[in-house]
Amino acid sequence: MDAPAHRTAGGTSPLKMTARNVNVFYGDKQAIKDVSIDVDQDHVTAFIGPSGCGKSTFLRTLNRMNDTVESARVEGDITLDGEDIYGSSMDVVQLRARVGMVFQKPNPFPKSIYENVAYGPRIHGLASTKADLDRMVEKSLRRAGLWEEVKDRLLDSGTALSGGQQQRLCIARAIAVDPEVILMDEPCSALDPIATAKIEELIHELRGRYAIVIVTHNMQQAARVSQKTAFFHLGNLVEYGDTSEIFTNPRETRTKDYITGRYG
Ligand SMILES: Nc1ncnc2c1ncn2[C@@H]1O[C@H](COP(=O)(O)OP(=O)(O)OP(=O)(O)O)[C@@H](O)[C@H]1O
Repeated sequence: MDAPAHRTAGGTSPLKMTARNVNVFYGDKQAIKDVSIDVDQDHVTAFIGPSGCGKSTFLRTLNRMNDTVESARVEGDITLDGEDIYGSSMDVVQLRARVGMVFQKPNPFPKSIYENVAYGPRIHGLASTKADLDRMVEKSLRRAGLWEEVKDRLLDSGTALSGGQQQRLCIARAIAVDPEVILMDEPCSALDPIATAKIEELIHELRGRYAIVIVTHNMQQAARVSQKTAFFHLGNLVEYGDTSEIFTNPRETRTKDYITGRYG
């Protein structure tokens, strides 16, 4: 295989996912153009770029969420631990457990806090006893930094929590099925600054345990939470590298113009 154009040189973190020459179309319209990128195991990777540049579209190719959009068509190769995620032997339900997703707007199920987290382990048959399930729920809520706030009201509705708590509940729900990668699509855009700070802190704590990819409009957030940054523009991956380099010494004029606020 040819060396991908945007691969990070000399990385020390093992590769979790790779994308090679990925194109995405909605009908005739091409939203992603020949994107090649590696997602590192131990790093948080941020996708930045102006509105409509394809960040979310590309993120959704990583767990085949675009399969749910009728007009969407994906070309190219994407692997998880070397396995082709678009291959005929890939079980999409399993894939989405391995590559979990957290959305822009917190979307807990209209069920109890406990049930929101227990749902995944239950449908994937991960717990053999009720005590097992209880342990998984507690562990996931602890990892999502929510346990102390909800441990006395696990049977209350998840939708009754504050927006920031709901988002941490959604992260606990993703964690509960023991994912390898967590995709976050602007997870803080509906949250206030305090709730945002908590999610950012959580991302720091989760790093290393899960490969994390986050789409964000907020460049300060990308600089704070990520070690790798990918800058997209008009469906192209313009530049990908260490976050510190991208923000202090970008190679491409388009990246520089974007991070200095000249457009976007
Ligand atoms: N379901 C869809 N059907 C048709 N076109 C779509 C669909 N979803 C996205 N697009 C188009 O694909 C392009 C990329 O959109 P996408 O949402 O991936 O960009 P983005 O960078 O995440 O934008 P934003 O930051 O505004 O969320 C845009 O031109 C958008 O209009």
